[in-house]
Amino acid sequence: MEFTKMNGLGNDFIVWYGHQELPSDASELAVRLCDRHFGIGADGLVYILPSDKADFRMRIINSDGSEAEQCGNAIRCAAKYVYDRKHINREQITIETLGAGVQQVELTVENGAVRMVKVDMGEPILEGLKIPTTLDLTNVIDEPIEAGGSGFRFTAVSMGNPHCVIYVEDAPSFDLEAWGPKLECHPLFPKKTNVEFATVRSRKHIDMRVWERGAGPTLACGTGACATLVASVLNGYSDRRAMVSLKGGDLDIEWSEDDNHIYMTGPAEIVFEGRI
Ligand SMILES: N[C@H](CCC[C@H](N)C(=O)O)C(=O)O
Repeated sequence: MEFTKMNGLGNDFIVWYGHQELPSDASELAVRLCDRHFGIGADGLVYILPSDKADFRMRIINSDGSEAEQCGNAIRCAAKYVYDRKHINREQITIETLGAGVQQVELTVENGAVRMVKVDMGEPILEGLKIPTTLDLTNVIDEPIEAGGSGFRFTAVSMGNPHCVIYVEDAPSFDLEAWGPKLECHPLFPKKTNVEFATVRSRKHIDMRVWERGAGPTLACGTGACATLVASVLNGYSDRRAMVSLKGGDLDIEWSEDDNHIYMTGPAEIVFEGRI
């Protein structure tokens, strides 16, 4: 099988093109191939498939074998892949996702290769994050949560996939490994959750580190950056457009007042082609 190794700000993927459908062994394959010692090494597998609703369809499998509804860094990689490999020659394309509908993607091309990708990530989902406890996650803003004997306050935002945003003193030095797993699997989140630890530097700049559902600590999370911007606006900490700085680099995130959509702009990179 031939694959392409790509990343979005260091959130890295093994990208497959040519399948008609998601293979039945995708989950097992993800666990084996994402292993950074016994496999290729990646945060997940990305399958670019045909679609009857959009130009392409994308499915994303985390390194633990679980499938996610959406992935911001992966959709930028998929868009770059299909343009650079000449499967499409337009700079405006559409990609169907499992849990966030069909997304509009705008490519910035230089010398025949995609340099930047702007994705309409759709509307944030703030309602109906129902959970089987007393706390209805509808419009969950600045709510208390207990984990491992410590208390945090969090804001829940869905981008198709679940996010729990927590504000801390200094995100880059926060002990992600200590708290990420406890919150990822907290009983409050029936489908588990991605966990973002954020520090607001100004109304136009937020530092964020992420513990991803099904993948652990990654260098960047596109949907997480979108969720962090939304939470920061809801809590009155930031403007509706800000730079979200992750360990792997920066994303430009805007929550449009005109259409309530979230726009994410960032790079995507092809590292190598491989065969396994
Ligand atoms: N681990 C995530 C999927 C990947 C999201 C992230 N890599 C992004 O760029 O949005 C989840 O299970 O919801």
